[in-house]
Amino acid sequence: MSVLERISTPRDLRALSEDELTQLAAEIRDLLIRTVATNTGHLGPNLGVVELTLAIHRVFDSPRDKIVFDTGHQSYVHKLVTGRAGEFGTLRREGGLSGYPSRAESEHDLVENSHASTALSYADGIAKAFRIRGEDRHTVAVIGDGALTGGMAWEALNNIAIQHDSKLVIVVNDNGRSYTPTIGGLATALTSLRTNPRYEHVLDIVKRRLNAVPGVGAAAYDALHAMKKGIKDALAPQGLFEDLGLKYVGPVDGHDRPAMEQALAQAKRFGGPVIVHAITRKGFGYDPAERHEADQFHAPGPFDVQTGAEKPKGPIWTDHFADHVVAIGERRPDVVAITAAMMHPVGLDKFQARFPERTFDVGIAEQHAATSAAGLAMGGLHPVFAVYATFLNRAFDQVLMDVALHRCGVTFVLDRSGVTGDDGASHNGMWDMSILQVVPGLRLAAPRDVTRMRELLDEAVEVADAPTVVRFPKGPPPEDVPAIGTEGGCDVLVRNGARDVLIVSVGSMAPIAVDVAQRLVDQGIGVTVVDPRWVKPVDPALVELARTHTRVVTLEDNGVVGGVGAVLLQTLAAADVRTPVRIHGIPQEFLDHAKRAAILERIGLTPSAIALEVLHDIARDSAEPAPEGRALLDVDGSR
Ligand SMILES: Cc1ncc(C[n+]2csc(CCOP(=O)(O)OP(=O)(O)O)c2C)c(N)n1
Ligand SMILES: CC(=O)[C@@H](O)[C@H](O)COP(=O)(O)O
Ligand SMILES: [Mg+2]
Repeated sequence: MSVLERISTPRDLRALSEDELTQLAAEIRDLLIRTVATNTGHLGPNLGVVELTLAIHRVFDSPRDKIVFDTGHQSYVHKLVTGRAGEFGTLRREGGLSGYPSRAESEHDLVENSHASTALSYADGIAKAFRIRGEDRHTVAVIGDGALTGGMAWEALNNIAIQHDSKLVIVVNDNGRSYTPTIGGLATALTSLRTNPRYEHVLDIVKRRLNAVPGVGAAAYDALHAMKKGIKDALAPQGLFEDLGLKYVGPVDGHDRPAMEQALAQAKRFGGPVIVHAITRKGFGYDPAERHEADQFHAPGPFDVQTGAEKPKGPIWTDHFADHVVAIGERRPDVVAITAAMMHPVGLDKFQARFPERTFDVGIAEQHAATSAAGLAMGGLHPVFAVYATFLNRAFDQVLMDVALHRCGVTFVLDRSGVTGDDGASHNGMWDMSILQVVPGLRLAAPRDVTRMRELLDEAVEVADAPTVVRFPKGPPPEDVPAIGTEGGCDVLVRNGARDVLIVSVGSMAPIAVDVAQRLVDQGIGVTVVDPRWVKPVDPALVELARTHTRVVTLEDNGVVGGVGAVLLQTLAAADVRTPVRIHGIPQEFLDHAKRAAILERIGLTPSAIALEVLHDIARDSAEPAPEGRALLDVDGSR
């Protein structure tokens, strides 16, 4: 039996010998590598926190003590030692373990949100609650150096610093990277704490002198080395954390589990808020990850365990954006690019290579990115802020009051819009076409294919007096979906028969819309399919086009509440157009992790489900007996 198989709760860790703990760490690394190689997931971050997580669970008493993981992508080790090792093979599989903490999975899990920089705020609140309730319980927050570049983390630290009796231990997991090396003054400050030359110099002097003392010298040096933090405190510049009034312990070698346990135990005894600064390496213990230049296997696709070679994959939407934004940059010297710590994932790496002085990585700081973009526009440039759709949520006020209010020409490129799937509820880009609807002057485009993406990006960067948004989904784009004409201010994709049904297809829904149209035409129903391209504002010509049809069906890879369909319905009503509208989109709920295709199937965003719905509506309105689903269309779409 492996050591890991003997661990069903964290308390089992306390009975292990040093050798067993070393063996356990090796077993965990092996399991992480083999599982992520097939299931995908965050290998680099989790390899970096094996010893750190074991130390936390040996010093603290989860679930009585609460452990919060910032972003949550580095919680696999936590899952393995909290009773889920046996089902770890289901990682990121539908119905299996989530790639992030999950309250449904375990009482040891608390925060499911994968948006970074939130852990310290949760922890501040939990620690205050324990104090007010008179409960002698600790709260531990694990936050990466990248997540520390998010403004919310500093809002929390500002408050935590004055909560002198909050039993709160903040473990800064400092591996020097987000995907790429962490940027900014904070990274510099952390590095100075990590590598203070005065501290190293003094330690060398002490080591030489002590080792010169026969017998006792070496032992004394070892004792001193184990207390190296003390020297550090004495010599290190007043660290930024201590300047805030926070107790600081470290830096500690995050892969030296005994040293981590000693530092955590010291922090626990303190009884107030304290920072434990752990120095780790992303991908530690797996050479292909440690050597992986781009992001140290932050979130690799499937890969070969022996070589680390990732299975080749075809181009995704992002790759096409990456090429086209460079072309825009070539012809538009005023265009600059911004990323929030995701240069490669959002496709700005080529732009950065070509125009390094016009590319800005602001850290995990989407709010700053948006308002800084407004500043760049005020300064006469045209910024393109490329960001995952879900992460723009946190910069809504900045888009509204800093960009749109001042009519700044900023282009937001929202990658991973719509259902993303694998990364769970907080990663789906399902809110942008709802929340951005309320931003006065903002123009929103949803390209249906790569050709339209290029065209719409070109149009977007021409707009100098309002924010523009171009959004596209995760994964490979469809083949181009050509237009057969224009009508209602839209591209016409299908025009067949009478004007029974107008399908308004938004962005990536085009292939589905065309398939739905064919199924309806097969049933003798006349269909027009249009793609508005710019979905905000609604073109008045589209309103008139709707007026000439018997019914309207809208399809969008966005929440149905407040989305494109809802706004079209509202616009038709305001124009006294009484054509009934059926809105198809993502139900306004948090979607459990699964593959995108499986989720689209489950929520009915498939050609057969949509076609059936239309047939039902037609039958209902014509008072004919509702068609039996399978009689007309089998669920799989066969007739
Ligand atoms: C608000 C937000 N923006 C971007 C991301 C994407 N993201 C996921 S992990 C990560 C890097 C996190 O770096 P760090 O906190 O240092 O953790 P590490 O991966 O190094 O362990 C980023 C940018 C996110 N999860 N949340
Ligand atoms: C944790 C996080 O926010 C990202 O690393 C996320 O995993 C994005 O995944 P994709 O880049 O595969 O969409
Ligand atoms: Mg990091």
